[in-house]
Amino acid sequence: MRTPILTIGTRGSPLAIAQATELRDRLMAAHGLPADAFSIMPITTSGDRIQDRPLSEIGGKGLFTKEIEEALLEGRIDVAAHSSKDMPVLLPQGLAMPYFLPREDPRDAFIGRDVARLKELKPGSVVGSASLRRGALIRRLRPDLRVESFRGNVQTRLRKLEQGQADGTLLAYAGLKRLQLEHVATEVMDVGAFPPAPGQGAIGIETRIGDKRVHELMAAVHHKETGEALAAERAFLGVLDGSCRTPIAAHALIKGERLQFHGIILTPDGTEAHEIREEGLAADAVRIGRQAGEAVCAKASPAFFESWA
Ligand SMILES: NCc1[nH]cc(CCC(=O)O)c1CC(=O)O
Repeated sequence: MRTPILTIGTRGSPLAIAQATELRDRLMAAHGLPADAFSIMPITTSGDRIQDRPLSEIGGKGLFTKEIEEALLEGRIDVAAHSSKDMPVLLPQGLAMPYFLPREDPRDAFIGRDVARLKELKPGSVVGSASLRRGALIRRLRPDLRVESFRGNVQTRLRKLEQGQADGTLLAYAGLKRLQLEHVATEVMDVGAFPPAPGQGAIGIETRIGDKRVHELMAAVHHKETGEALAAERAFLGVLDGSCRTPIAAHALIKGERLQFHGIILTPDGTEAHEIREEGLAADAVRIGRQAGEAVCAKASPAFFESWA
């Protein structure tokens, strides 16, 4: 067994391992190297350990990355593979997320127990979701449904659904595909009516800034279009200071040289929503995302932002 040339850090969930494995497979293909040139190191994070309280109470998204980022800064791993949508915009000093693998389908999937589509659920039915964005979008479309918190990894949530703890749930279609579970989806939500979380479906690679050796390895697997879409979506999120308490949806679509952006901010109860569409050059992704964020803020009343606090 040779000494690996690169250690990939990741969370330990089946989805996280599938994502790290996809990175390894792409690196093997791009550089003509065998599997044992790379090692995958699963790291348990505080977010994984604390399962019984809502994320917004225990400190938010950063809890799923803290221990991984410490390992990266200390040199125990060389890169970290993440679900981009779980990553805050501001990263610890010395770290950046400059590389992205080709995006998987960014849409949400509905999984109904007795009916196939969200619109077919009977009034009063329960949709299980711990996501503020999904909760707000559901209430906006179907104020007659009940949204109940539903946490745990993909497999746990599917089990809860089977046990009858909800009549339906929503999960990222990308996650289901990566786990070869796409057959459980009974409806794939329209991106216009039900836009995804910024970054959904994209694997981001976090590195130490200035690590030249890693840069040379990663440049070969970086996907430019995904990077542009993500730059716009994360710039939008950055303006809105997205934390776990803010329902924000954003989707950037790259068509050749052009970028089409769609974003929505909502109150958690879905009664107030502000929507923005922008288009421009993909090369201006950051500016387009930022402008969209500012424009959508200008539409909302101060009372709107108070409902987030
Ligand atoms: N917050 C959990 C999480 N983070 C990334 C994904 C799915 C994969 C992706 O969006 O790339 C999921 C599960 C889900 O939302 O269904």
